[in-house]
Amino acid sequence: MTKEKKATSAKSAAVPAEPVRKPSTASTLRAVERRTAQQDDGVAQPAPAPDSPVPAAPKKRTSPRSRQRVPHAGPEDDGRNPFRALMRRRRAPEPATLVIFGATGDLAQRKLLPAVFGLWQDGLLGSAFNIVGVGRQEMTDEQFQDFALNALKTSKETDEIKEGSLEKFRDLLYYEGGDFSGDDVFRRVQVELDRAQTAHGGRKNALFYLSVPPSLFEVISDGLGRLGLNDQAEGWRRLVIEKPFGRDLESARALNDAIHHVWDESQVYRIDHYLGKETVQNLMAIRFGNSIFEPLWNRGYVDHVQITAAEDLGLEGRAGYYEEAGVVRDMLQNHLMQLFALTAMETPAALDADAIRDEKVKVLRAVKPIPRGRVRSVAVRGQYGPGSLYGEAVPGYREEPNVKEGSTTPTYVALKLEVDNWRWEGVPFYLRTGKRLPKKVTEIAVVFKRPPLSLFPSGVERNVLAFRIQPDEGVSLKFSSKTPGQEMDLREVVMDFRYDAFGAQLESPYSRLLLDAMLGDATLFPREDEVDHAWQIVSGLLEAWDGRAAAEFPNYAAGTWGPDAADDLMGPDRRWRRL
Ligand SMILES: NC(=O)C1=CN([C@@H]2O[C@H](COP(=O)(O)OP(=O)(O)OC[C@H]3O[C@@H](n4cnc5c(N)ncnc54)[C@H](OP(=O)(O)O)[C@@H]3O)[C@@H](O)[C@H]2O)C=CC1
Ligand SMILES: O=C1O[C@H](COP(=O)(O)O)[C@@H](O)[C@H](O)[C@H]1O
Repeated sequence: MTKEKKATSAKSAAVPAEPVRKPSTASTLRAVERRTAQQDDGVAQPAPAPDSPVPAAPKKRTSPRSRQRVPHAGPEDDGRNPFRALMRRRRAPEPATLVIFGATGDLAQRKLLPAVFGLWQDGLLGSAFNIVGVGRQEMTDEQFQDFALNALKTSKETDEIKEGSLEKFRDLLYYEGGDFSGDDVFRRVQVELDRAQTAHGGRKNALFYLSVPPSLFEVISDGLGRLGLNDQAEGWRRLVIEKPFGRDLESARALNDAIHHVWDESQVYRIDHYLGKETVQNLMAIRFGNSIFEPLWNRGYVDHVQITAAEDLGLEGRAGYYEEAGVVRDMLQNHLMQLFALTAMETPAALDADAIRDEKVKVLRAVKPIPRGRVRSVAVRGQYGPGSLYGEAVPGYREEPNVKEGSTTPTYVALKLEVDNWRWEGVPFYLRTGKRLPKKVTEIAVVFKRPPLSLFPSGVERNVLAFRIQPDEGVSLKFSSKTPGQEMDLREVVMDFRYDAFGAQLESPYSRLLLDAMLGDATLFPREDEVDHAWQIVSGLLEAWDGRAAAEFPNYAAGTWGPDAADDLMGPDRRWRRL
C-alpha cells in the first residue's frame, strides 16, 4: 500500500500530529536475505550485524562546536522491511557527510529527512555518517536537531520509529546558516567536513544535495567550487540537483555549462524522483527479465501506448513556483519524458548507468520534432476551473491563493509523440498529466493491435498490458475470454499482479535515490544529454503557449478528466483509458 500524500506542507503544520507509520512487516524473506547479505562477496562495508554495538551517544554539549564526531553505524536491523534487506545485498556506502542545502525547506522536511532517517535506521548508510543542514536562517545545531526531529515526527513519509532511534539520529545532525552568495557559509561547511574526517576513517566524502529554489543551483555550485569542495583528492564529492533543471532548453544548457565549469558529469546527480519508484524500475524488469513481452514490443503488435500521470491535488500552496512552471515544466519535461523513454527505449547492453542512459537518449532523439507550428495538431493544454472532487466543491486554478488574475498557466497537458525509428514507426505514444483530475493515478498502458480478423460475433478488443506505477502498484494484462455458456461470446478479463503480494511497504523514491547517490550509482539519474533532449521535445509547446492567453481557459472542471479536446487527439478509433 502507498502512503497517503500529505495535503499540507510540513511548514504549515504548527502542531506535530501523530504520524501515520508504515506498518512493520515480519517476513520469511528476512532470514534468507540476512544470510545472503553476509555471504555476498565484494562487500565494501557490510551493514552492521543485528547485535553489533552502537557507539555511545556523546555527552550533552555546552557548545555545539565541542561535539565529537562519533562514527554511527545505525541501529540494528530487525528486518521489518524485506525490500530494505534486499537493498543490503548491495555495497553499503563509504563513510560520508550528507550536506543538505535548503535543509529548512518543505522538501527536506517532508521527504529528504524522513528518507535519510529510514535508511539510517535500517543500517543502510554504512559505518559512519552524518548530516550537515545548511540554510539561510541562523540556527544552532540544537535548534536544527529539534527542527529535524519535529519534521520526522510530523511527516507521513517517516518509517516506524524504533525506541531510542530518534535520540541517536539527533546526534548525527549539524547545522550551518548563512548567505549563499558569500564564501563564509561554504567555509563553515568545509570545517564540518574536516571535523568529520577522523570519524570517517580519514576520508572526506560528501554528498551535496541542492534542495533549494532553482535560482540558487548555480550560486551554490559556484560557491562549493570556489572553496575547492568539488575536489576529490581526500574523498568523493557529488552534487545532487533537484528539479526543475532549467526552465527551457536555453537555460538548461546554461545551467549544465555552469555546473560543468565546477563538476565533472560523473559527479552530478540530477534528481527525477519518478525514477526512484519501484514500479518504474519494474518496467525494465518486466521488459527485459521475461521473454514473452519484448518480442511483442514493437510496431508489429502495439497499436499505441498511453502514459498517464493524473493528480487529484491542486496547487497545495505552491503558486509561487507553479505560476512560473506550469504543467509542461513541472511534470511533462521530466517525469513523463522519463516514463516514455524507459517504455520506448531499445534493450540496453547492460543494466548500468551509461548503457541505460544511452538508450534513453537514442529514443528521445528519435521523437519527431514538435516545432511551434505542429503544436496545435499534437498537443492540448488545459486549466481547471471550479468543480468538485470526492463530493466536495473545490476552487478553480485562478481562485487558488496567490495565482494571478486571468492566469494563463496550464495545469493539464496531453501530447501525442511519434517516434521515427524502426521499432515504433506508426505507433503513437499519448502522454497526459494534470492537476485536479478525478483521482491520483499513474499508469503506462501498452495497447496491442486487434487480431487481424474477428471470428466472434461480439468482435474482438485490444489487449492491454498496464503498469500501475501508483497507487495499487502492479501490472495487469487485459485479454478476451469466452463467457460460460453455449454461445461463443467473448468478454474482457484481467490477470493482475499486485506489488503487495511481496508483503512489504514500497520504498520512498528519495530513499532509493539518496542511497544510490551515496553509492555512486547514477543509473536512476538523468544525464545531461537526456535532460537536453527532453527540453528539445517540449520547447515548441513552451514557445506556443508561454504567456499567451488561452481564451478558453478554464477549460475543464476540477474533478473531470481534462479538456474534451484531449479526446480528439486520439482519433476516432482510440480513446483514453478510464482509470
Ligand atoms: N517541495 C516539493 O514537494 C518539491 C520540491 N522540489 C524542488 O526541491 C527544491 C526545494 O523545494 P522546497 O523545499 O519546496 O523549497 P522551499 O521554498 O521550501 O525552500 C527550500 C530551502 O531554500 C531556502 N531558500 C529559499 N529561498 C532562498 C533564498 N533566496 N536564499 C537562500 N535560501 C533560500 C529555504 O530557506 P527558508 O526556510 O529560510 O525559506 C529552504 O531552506 C526546489 O528546487 C523544488 O523545485 C521538487 C519536487 C517536489
Ligand atoms: O515533481 C513533482 O511531482 C509531484 C507528483 O509526484 P508523485 O510522486 O506524487 O506522483 C507533483 O505533485 C509536483 O507538482 C511536481 O513538482
